[in-house]
Amino acid sequence: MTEKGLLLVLSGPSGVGKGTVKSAIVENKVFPFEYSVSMTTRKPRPGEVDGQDYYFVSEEKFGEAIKQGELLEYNKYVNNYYGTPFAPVKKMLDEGKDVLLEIDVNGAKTVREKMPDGVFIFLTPPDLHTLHLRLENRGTESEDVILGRINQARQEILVMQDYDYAVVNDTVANAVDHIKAIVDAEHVSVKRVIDTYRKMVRED
Ligand SMILES: Nc1ncnc2c1ncn2[C@@H]1O[C@H](COP(=O)(O)OP(=O)(O)OP(=O)(O)O)[C@@H](O)[C@H]1O
Ligand SMILES: Nc1nc2c(ncn2[C@@H]2O[C@H](COP(=O)(O)O)[C@@H](O)[C@H]2O)c(=O)[nH]1
Repeated sequence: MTEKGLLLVLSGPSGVGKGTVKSAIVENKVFPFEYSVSMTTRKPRPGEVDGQDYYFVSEEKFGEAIKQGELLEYNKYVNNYYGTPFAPVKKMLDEGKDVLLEIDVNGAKTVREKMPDGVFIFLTPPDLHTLHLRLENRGTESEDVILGRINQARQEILVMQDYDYAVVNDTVANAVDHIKAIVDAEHVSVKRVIDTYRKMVRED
């Protein structure tokens, strides 16, 4: 029997650096994982690729996916819908692959309810001023949208207590090191390996 993969949920305010940290893990081959590509009604930013960064869909198509029960979770974030297609996540976990979801805190709350065995990591900025600067420097949102995201961040930081781990993204290298340590530890956590040992004892 293949041991199931770990479901890694990386969440935190917009602009904290979730995408940057994820890319650093991939580029430096820090540990292997499959990325769950979300569906969104947001328009692609320059350079974003459909099917790789997101599945970019109309509101109608998104509504259809909700109706058909295809999404593990979804949320309206500021002005757009975002959701996690469930079938690919389940398939990859069943194949023993670790799967990373990069989603907002409301989505993470739903995943926590549905898949409590996941590993929930909250990526936090050193402070809100730094978060604001990061969003401004990224240059992908208008000042209005940035202010909406900062307001949302104030609420989001308050739900950190629902997570297993908090990682400060002061430098990307530090955040990556901490996430690697968490993943390594979770791979040998008793709650994860206990079934293998129970089976060993039964078959002895
Ligand atoms: N540790 C860091 N130090 C300085 N800048 C950073 C750091 N991490 C990320 N950034 C920068 O902050 C900006 C936001 O990062 P990123 O797009 O990865 O955030 P995000 O959490 O994925 O955002 P969203 O949730 O909106 O997709 C980017 O311009 C990125 O280069
Ligand atoms: N609940 C979900 N949130 C998601 C998903 N995919 C991304 N996100 C989060 O939305 C905001 C905005 O993202 P952006 O790409 O427009 O900057 C950010 O916090 C993402 O983490 C999802 O499938 N479900």
